[in-house]
Amino acid sequence: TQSTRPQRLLGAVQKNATRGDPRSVVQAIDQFCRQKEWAMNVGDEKGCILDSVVSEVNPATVLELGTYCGYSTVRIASLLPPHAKLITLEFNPDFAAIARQVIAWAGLEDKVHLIEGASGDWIPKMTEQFGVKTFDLVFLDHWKDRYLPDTMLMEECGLLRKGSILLADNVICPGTPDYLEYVRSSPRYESQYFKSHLEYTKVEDGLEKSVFLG
Ligand SMILES: Nc1ncnc2c1ncn2CCCCCNC(=O)c1cc(-c2ccc(F)cc2)cc(O)c1O
Ligand SMILES: [Mg+2]
Repeated sequence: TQSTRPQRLLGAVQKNATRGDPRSVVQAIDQFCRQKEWAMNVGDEKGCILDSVVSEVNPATVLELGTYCGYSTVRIASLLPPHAKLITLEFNPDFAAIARQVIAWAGLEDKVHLIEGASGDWIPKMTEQFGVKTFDLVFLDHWKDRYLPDTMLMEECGLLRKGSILLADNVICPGTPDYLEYVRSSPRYESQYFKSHLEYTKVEDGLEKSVFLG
């Protein structure tokens, strides 16, 4: 039977990356996506911006919406301080199964909680299920039409505190116009656009970093 693209991506990690070495896992995925098959990882150019925001925030609690194969999960988790927690939500069980193995290959399973399910269902359960009061950093990389409703839901559930950072992928391509309008016009957010390119292409894309002002 035919393999899927995520399965082929995992194969490239297992073939070319060193167990327990997150940088080599990131490198193996980027090489696979440049040389063999495009895949919707945040990629290395936007990934460096993600790394700098994670390092600056030095978060104790991180929520990632949309795990896919775990590329950004590995980038974030490899930069977290000890005892920090990254919760990542993936809707697609096939993607989740691959991501678990990519995260394990990087040796980061102890820092990551991968949950299979829809963001709209799980955001209201974060506190009761995981004892998380607020998130220091949220990385939005799931359905582009869920960025705004899920941000409003996180506000309603009290999951954001003064200074919480939202970092959103793909605000240009595929684009998240309603989310951008909201975080750029709301007095409750201070937003900044980081211009970049769609992963592995020359097409414009970027990350929007928004600080929740409380
Ligand atoms: N926990 C949850 N709750 C709700 N939905 C959930 C979820 N977990 C997952 N999903 C479902 C997300 C499915 C993947 C989302 N990402 C994308 O759709 C995406 C697409 C492109 C792209 C750009 C240009 C093209 F020509 C083609 C594709 C690039 C990207 O960087 C993308 O992140
Ligand atoms: Mg993305």
